[in-house]
Amino acid sequence: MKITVVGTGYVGLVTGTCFAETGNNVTCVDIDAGKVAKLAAGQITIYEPGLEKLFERNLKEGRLQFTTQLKEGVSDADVIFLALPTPPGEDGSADLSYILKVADQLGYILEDYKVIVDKSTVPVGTADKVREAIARNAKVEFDVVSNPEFLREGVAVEDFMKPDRVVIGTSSEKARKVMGELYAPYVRQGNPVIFMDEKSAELTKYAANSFLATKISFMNEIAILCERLGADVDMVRRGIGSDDRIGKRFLFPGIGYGGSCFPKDVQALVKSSQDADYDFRILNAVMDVNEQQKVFLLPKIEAYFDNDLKGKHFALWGLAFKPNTDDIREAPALYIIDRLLAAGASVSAFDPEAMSNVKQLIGDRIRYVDHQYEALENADALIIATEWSVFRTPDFDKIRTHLKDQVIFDGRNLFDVPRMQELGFHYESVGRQAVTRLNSVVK
Ligand SMILES: NC(=O)c1ccc[n+]([C@@H]2O[C@H](COP(=O)([O-])OP(=O)(O)OC[C@H]3O[C@@H](n4cnc5c(N)ncnc54)[C@H](O)[C@@H]3O)[C@@H](O)[C@H]2O)c1
Ligand SMILES: O=c1ccn([C@@H]2O[C@H](COP(=O)(O)OP(=O)(O)O[C@H]3O[C@H](CO)[C@@H](O)[C@H](O)[C@H]3O)[C@@H](O)[C@H]2O)c(=O)[nH]1
Repeated sequence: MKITVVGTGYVGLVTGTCFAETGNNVTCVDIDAGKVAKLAAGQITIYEPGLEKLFERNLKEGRLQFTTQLKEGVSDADVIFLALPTPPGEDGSADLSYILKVADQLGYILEDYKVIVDKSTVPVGTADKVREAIARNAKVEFDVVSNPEFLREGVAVEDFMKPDRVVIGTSSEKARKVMGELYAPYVRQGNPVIFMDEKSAELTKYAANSFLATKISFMNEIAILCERLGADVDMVRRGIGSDDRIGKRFLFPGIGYGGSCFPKDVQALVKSSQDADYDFRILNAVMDVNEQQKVFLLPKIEAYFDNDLKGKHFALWGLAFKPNTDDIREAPALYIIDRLLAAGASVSAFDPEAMSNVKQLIGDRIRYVDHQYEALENADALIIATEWSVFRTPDFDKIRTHLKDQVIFDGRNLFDVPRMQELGFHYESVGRQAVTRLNSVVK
């Protein structure tokens, strides 16, 4: 099939590359001329494990093209995917201006029947708005379909190639047939294409992200309770997760959910609810808990240093909002940095992929180092904000020799508490009992 993907950011690039991988002819359109030039020259613009190989192969074999010209890009397409940004507007609702602008342009451009697909995360009713915007100027027949994307950054290729499910919202038989054929190669046995109406498909995406965010905030509150009552959240997590009705995944407490999706999508669903005259109480609590959780380690750090962080120096491992990505949107590490700097402390940070993005955002307010152990030099404590696998099995002797004081605040529960006790670290994590250094003065 001939496919056009409009918007070649995270979702657009993964979508385009994966559709090319199953033999489709894909044209990616983006208004960012610099990005298009890089991609056309074979330079990938995002860090996503496994994507580069597919991207290079499909580019070389001529199944992937890039352009800044919408008209040229869509002319012979059967299906046009809109993978455009939907950032939060001032009131928290999803900003649809990128999508509606392109929809308006499509109305002038279309010369024959096309299926136009909302791939972006958009509020209920957007397919109707896109249809209206195109129809204002269109002289040909077209269909608008809602096909939300569920990929996770870091495992995006796997999520796209072997999706748990594909959701397709359409009331058109013709579009349904086209979309069913397109996705046939991706759907594993038992992992279905679920056809529904457009509005249900749009709401499915927000409901999925909001439900997962709810699981995380719930576990973060259980973790708080564990600390207060003397229980261990790792045990509680295993205890409840082995019940199939609850499930093992997305039960890991930590320093809050971040990234480009959960924060904005939970907020947008709350706003949609308000617009529908409904107060979505659970989601308001989910957001409140997450705000508090992003800086969960701060009171522990302050208490350890007698509420005086002035002149203290911290090593920070992890800047990305989660491992295997260079994405720092809504990364908890950024909130921790802000609070430490505001209290007069300084920070040396290491992240395997996200340092240049942080540098672009906050410049030299912190020091960036080339190796995880270099960050520890002269540091009063180590803070862990992202669970990159290189941080999971560190050389504890090196930590001991480089750190000024043997203190670790772990926002991702990477280490075994009894082991840290044996090693003599002052170790604090999330929802487990703190280990106070054996020979330390009780503070
Ligand atoms: N990032 C994710 O993991 C993820 C996963 C699922 C769904 N989503 C949703 O998908 C959508 C896109 O997210 P993203 O992370 O890929 O965004 P992004 O910001 O990475 O990419 C958007 C791209 O659109 C381009 N663009 C903007 N206006 C354009 C125009 N008029 N014509 C052509 N290109 C234009 C931008 O230059 C950019 O390259 C959002 O609605 C998001 O919520 C994101
Ligand atoms: O048990 C868990 C699982 C995740 N997280 C945090 O939750 C956030 C989101 O993680 P994840 O879902 O893995 O990353 P995203 O790439 O943002 O993917 C989410 O958002 C995408 C965009 O909408 C959807 O497509 C995906 O299905 C959905 O998982 C991160 O900050 C994680 O650290 C936890 O704190 N505990």
